[in-house]
Amino acid sequence: MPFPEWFGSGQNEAEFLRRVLDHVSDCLVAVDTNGRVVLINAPYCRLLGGPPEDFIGRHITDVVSPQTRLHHVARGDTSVTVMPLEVRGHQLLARQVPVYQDERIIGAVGLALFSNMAALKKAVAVVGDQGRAIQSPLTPWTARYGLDDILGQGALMDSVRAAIEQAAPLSLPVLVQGETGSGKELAANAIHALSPRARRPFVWVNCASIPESLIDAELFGYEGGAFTGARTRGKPGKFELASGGTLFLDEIGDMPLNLQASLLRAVQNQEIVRVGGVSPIPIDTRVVCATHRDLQERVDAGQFRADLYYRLNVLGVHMPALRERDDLAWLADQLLERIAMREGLPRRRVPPSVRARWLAFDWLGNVRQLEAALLRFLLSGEAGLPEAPAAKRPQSVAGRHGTPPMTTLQAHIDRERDACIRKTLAETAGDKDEAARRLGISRATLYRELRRSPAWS
Ligand SMILES: Nc1ncnc2c1ncn2[C@@H]1O[C@H](COP(=O)(O)OP(=O)(O)OP(=O)(O)O)[C@@H](O)[C@H]1O
Repeated sequence: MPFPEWFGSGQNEAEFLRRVLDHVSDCLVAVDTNGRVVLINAPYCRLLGGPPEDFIGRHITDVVSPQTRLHHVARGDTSVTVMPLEVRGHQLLARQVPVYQDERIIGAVGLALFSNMAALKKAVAVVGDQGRAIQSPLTPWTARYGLDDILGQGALMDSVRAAIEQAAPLSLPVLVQGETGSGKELAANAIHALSPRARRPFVWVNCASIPESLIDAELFGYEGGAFTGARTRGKPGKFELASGGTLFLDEIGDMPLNLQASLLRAVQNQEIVRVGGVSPIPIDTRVVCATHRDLQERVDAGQFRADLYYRLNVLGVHMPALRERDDLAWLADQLLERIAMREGLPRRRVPPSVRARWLAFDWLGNVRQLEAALLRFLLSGEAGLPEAPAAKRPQSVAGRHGTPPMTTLQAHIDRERDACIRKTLAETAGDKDEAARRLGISRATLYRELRRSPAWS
């Protein structure tokens, strides 16, 4: 198979072919007429748990399974073309094809069509019944949410959806930012679900929840015996598992500084080296990251590499905090319906007093906190907000000095101010702009007051 002349002069054709075979997601192995392995691709090596050097030159029955007929096919002894094969506990459907040169068989190639028989049965059912191409994902790592799961009304949420739709078809990294509970994970899922990679794996990893010493192995995998306690066959990392699909790196702002360099290399070069491994493995992994931290601030503080930040922040999606949104009442109704259905609870009419409290609340935990309050409301009929802790008993300085204590006066002023804000917010049905106007203070001051007072937390 000659390469076309226009194909980059100076390209190493053998290297190009090796990379092509490594990028084929199916397992592929080729033997000579003696049944000795002459070529094996990266996915098969991963399945077998070793580098190619461990398998090249060995007899195929030692490497794959004694059941294989590939060496017979390579001698022209059998016409078996497709057979089930168990390899290292995986049920494969193997296709075995002789390789001819000048009408003489010079070897054979084995191709694992499916590394999961359940996936095959599902695929056959779809193709057989409906006579169409397979649409269902052939991976256990799938996105759980789509764009429709992101509820929101108005211009702000429309712009969030537009940003997601714009980013989805590309293969560039995306950085999703927003406060905790604002829907960053939903956005990451939706980006994958809308992308051409939708039927390939969507693999997620929470960078903040893995001990620092294990992050490398988790992301890049490890070779057998790479460290004490490592599996003897090694393990692919999340970058490899997500190849062809999307890797969602949640809490990327918590990634330790010393690991950021290898992350940058993986994203930039699209290849990884397993811990304890010697050769790079090509990947085709799109990265979507999320963080509730201000990454620019972390860059300025020297806690996050600027080069990684610029690499990841090519496309950005900002999930607004609930207090920035103006669709809270609508959102609460939608979520109430969903939660009632999911939990099998009876619907409840929302009394105006409860709705006013919801509208006035500061929702530091955003939609997650709102969902929790709505669930409590469905169960009890109460607003489901945390009770204001009892005002701290002022220290009895008066008792000692016989003068009116300042703390008591301050506590009194605070209580009066809270009552006034509460009343005004109730009157304006939670409209903070209007409340700030009536109180004669700026919106920012109102928010500061709401944050300061335990009555609103
Ligand atoms: N716009 C939305 N519509 C419907 N549900 C939402 C929306 N935003 C968030 N939620 C719900 O709120 C909860 C928290 O969302 P999610 O996990 O995506 O937030 P997050 O920003 O990733 O939070 P964290 O930073 O804490 O990981 C989930 O139950 C999610 O379904």
